[in-house]
Amino acid sequence: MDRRVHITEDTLKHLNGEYQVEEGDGGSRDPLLTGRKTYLVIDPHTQRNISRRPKQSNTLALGESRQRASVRMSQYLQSWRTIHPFADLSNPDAAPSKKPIIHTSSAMSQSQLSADRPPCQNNPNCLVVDNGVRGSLDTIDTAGRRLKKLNCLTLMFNDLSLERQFRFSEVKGLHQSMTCLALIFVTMFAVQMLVSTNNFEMAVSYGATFPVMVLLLSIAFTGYLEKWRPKMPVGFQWISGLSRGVSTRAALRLFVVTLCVLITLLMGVLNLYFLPGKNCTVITNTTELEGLKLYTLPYYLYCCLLAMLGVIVFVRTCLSMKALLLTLAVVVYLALFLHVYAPRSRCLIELLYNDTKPGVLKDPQIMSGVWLVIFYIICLILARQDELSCRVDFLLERCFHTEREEMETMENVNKLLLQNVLPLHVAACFMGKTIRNQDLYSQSCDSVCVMFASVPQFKEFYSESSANNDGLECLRFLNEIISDFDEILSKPKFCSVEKIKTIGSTYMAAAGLTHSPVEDETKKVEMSYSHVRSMVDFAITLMGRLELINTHSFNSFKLRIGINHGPVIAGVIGANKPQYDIWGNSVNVASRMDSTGVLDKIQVTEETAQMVESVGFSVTLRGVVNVKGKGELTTYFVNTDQSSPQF
Ligand SMILES: Nc1ncnc2c1ncn2[C@@H]1O[C@H](COP(=O)(O)OP(=O)(O)OP(=O)(O)O)[C@@H](O)[C@H]1O
Repeated sequence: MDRRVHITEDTLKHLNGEYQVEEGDGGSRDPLLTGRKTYLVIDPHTQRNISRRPKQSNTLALGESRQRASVRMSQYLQSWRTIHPFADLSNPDAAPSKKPIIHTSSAMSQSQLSADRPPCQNNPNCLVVDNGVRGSLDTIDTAGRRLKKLNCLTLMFNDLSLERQFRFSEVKGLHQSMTCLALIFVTMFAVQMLVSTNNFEMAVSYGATFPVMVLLLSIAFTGYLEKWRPKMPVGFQWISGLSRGVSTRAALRLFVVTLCVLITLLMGVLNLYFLPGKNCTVITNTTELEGLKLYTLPYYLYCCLLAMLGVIVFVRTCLSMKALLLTLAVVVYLALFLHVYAPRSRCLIELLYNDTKPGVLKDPQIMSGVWLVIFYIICLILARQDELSCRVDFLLERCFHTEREEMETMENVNKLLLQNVLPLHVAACFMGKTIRNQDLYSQSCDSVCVMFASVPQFKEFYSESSANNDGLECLRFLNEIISDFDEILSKPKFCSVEKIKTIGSTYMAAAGLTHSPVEDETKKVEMSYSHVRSMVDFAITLMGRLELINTHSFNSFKLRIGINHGPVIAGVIGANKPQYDIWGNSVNVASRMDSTGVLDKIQVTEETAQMVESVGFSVTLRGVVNVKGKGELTTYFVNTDQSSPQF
């Protein structure tokens, strides 16, 4: 009945007296309901004035909780604004911000969250964390948890395979570190050149080390300038290969870095060796002492400090190696400044302060030791911090990489699912970036051939008994038939045929939905003929396949098929459960061709029959059929005892 909910006695029992009902008298309206008690539910909204029933308090409590839930739900829905099918898929970037999710089970602990975000007890939006942010927080959290598994002394991952991956992962930006080192090297050279008097020794030492440094620098830079590799002279291309090896092979990289650093550390102090004044303590003549140029001594210390900086400019170089090099450097430097060159320092003090004691802060010998130790400690701390941040970066990169891979897999799965539910061209439309979320998909097609193929005997075949597992076996058989029909669709010759749906045991398909509109009229006509041909061919194949199923299952099912062609509107309806469908008079008539058809025959309208004949099939006049809503129509049967015509 209009605006009333009609229920059976069984349904009433499940309502637990929640609703008031009145006699339905279904038997008087539908013979199938004769002898069955039915009820009509009384709309509770029109019953406001009706006195409440005795179970008042209980019902009220239930009602209140129900109302609270519904209010919550409507608020939630309001926050969704309009729901559009596949909005997430068609516009993945926009989806997370539009469709908030309530953050319930984040791996992030509450304390961590509150530390990262402002307090927000009164702000309802605070409960909502969009997908993108949550993904990032989870990733950071995962990386953070892994970071806790580092050895606090060596900063190595406890997980050996992870450590190996870190060691062997590609290092980018080696050229930057090399540039820093080259700058340090050049600065040391400039300082020593300005203060040194031993020009020959300097020329020899730097003359020997400069080419090595230039070579190593060019190796680091060639990798950076990889895109120019093809333009390089063939003779130089090996440098590019070596450069690639340096950034990808840990051992080679370590060798190159160690070589560079050792050269720099050595050059920081090498020319000090040529500084005269070994026996300066015995010299009493001030002019002679001044001639030794001992004031250059602190400049060598600065060079040493600079050289120590050179150790830490290299990113992603094993911390223990850096610590080893720094320790080696500081031990050698300390030995030199505090022991080997101690007499020269004393002479310098004598020269600068005569016989007076200069105090600790002005004592070049003591201060060189202090500077070296301070620099050593600072360099160690910086090296440690660099190592730590590199490892964090590595972990984050790994997590993001895994996340990206998972997202890509999910996207592909979604794509596949979508392509299973919707025709390929429609799915592509929903996944494309150009379509706006507000636009629901619809398409007018001028000439589509529609087919309804039903198995009328299935109604009698279907029964629910313990012998056939409450009807499950019947459904299994129907599923077999429909699956076989679906399989036929995958044949290339039926690429223009699209399954629309199954309605009970009726298979509905259409040809000509996939093609984009063509301007050329003759082409249009040609295409509609080819759609009719494909559809009839498909229908005949379905009949053949059912025959095959019959022989295997000892059944005698026959198809009753109706085909019609004409304009249709195709579209996707529904929001949460979208479905692709077609509508129009042509579809209605096709359905009628099936419902008024004859078993094992394909019934078509007069216009379709003409097209069917033109594409090579023969037809037989059936006669005039009274079609509900359309009046009397002349229909034809397609002769199916012929093989598919060849073109
Ligand atoms: N997209 C569709 N999917 C499935 N069936 C369809 C579709 N469009 C039309 N039909 C079927 O075509 C038949 C004819 O439709 P029409 O609108 O002419 O008549 P109707 O008055 O709705 O018919 P009925 O009384 O049989 O429901 C209907 O049985 C309807 O189920």
